[in-house]
Amino acid sequence: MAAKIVLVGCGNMGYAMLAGWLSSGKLAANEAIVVEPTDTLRERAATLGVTALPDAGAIPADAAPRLVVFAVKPQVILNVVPAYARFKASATYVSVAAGTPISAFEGALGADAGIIRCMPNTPAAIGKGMMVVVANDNVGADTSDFVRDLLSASGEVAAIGDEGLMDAVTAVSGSGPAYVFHFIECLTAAGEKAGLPVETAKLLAMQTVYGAAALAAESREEPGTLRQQVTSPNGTTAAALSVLMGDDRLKMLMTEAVEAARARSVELGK
Ligand SMILES: NC(=O)C1=CN([C@@H]2O[C@H](COP(=O)(O)OP(=O)(O)OC[C@H]3O[C@@H](n4cnc5c(N)ncnc54)[C@H](O)[C@@H]3O)[C@@H](O)[C@H]2O)C=CC1
Ligand SMILES: O=C(O)[C@@H]1CCC=N1
Repeated sequence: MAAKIVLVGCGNMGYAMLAGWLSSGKLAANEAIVVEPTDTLRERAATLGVTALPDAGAIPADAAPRLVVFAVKPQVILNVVPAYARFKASATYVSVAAGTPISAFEGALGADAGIIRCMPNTPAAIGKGMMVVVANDNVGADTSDFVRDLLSASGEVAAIGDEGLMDAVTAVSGSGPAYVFHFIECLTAAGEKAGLPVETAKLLAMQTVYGAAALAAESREEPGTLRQQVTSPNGTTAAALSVLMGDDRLKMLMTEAVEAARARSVELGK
């Protein structure tokens, strides 16, 4: 059985990417093999029509995948990788693990293995992700183009030359959706406190974040200009922004949060 892709780990991130690839049509279900030891998650993957197996040993000998994509936790990834070394003749290896450097994969698979480190985020599930990639020198132009095209089904793709920046990337776009979801939770709670029914507060918070993000992405104006367009002199927005922006409060908080994530990514790579 020939497979284009073996996806190792189909939890939150693996499933989000797989769902995006399949729904875009860039990958057909019969071109993917998923390896996932957790029964419920393996069954969830199988509902997408892919072959879902419990371990690497169950992959047919003639699979010859073009890519092996690791979406398992950084804490276990280097124990998982060796079982896939047998695909080195056909495959380039892609890891989405936070922290784990390319050199660690070269150590496990050999210095001649093609390795791509990718930092995705969960909006990939609906084609709105941010995927940042960095590759070692063994990855040729054809494979880079193939991976870029596949990842483009999941959203924006950016390549960086300096792997050292991946910890910062992880802290901004990899973890970033969680910051925005928490912002929605906080805006909802604040709306409820201001007297709105919770469902109304949630709708208002969600649609506001959605609309503002879309406007920022589609407009030619800078986010700061768009902010000023909402802010009438001495109006309601100015009153709120004096709370958020006074003493650079939100900026300091975001800087602290991103630095905590970046430092943790560095730690996970050790
Ligand atoms: N969740 C997110 O938003 C993002 C996660 N990542 C990275 O993605 C990776 C996975 O994270 P999540 O999906 O959040 O974790 P998760 O825990 O939801 O998924 C990991 C999956 O790997 C499976 N697994 C464990 N051992 C395995 C093995 N030997 N073979 C195959 N599968 C195995 C687990 O059963 C689990 O379903 C991590 O390395 C993380 O750093 C990167 C960007 C964003
Ligand atoms: O929290 C984590 O460690 C992973 C990496 C980026 C998003 N989730």
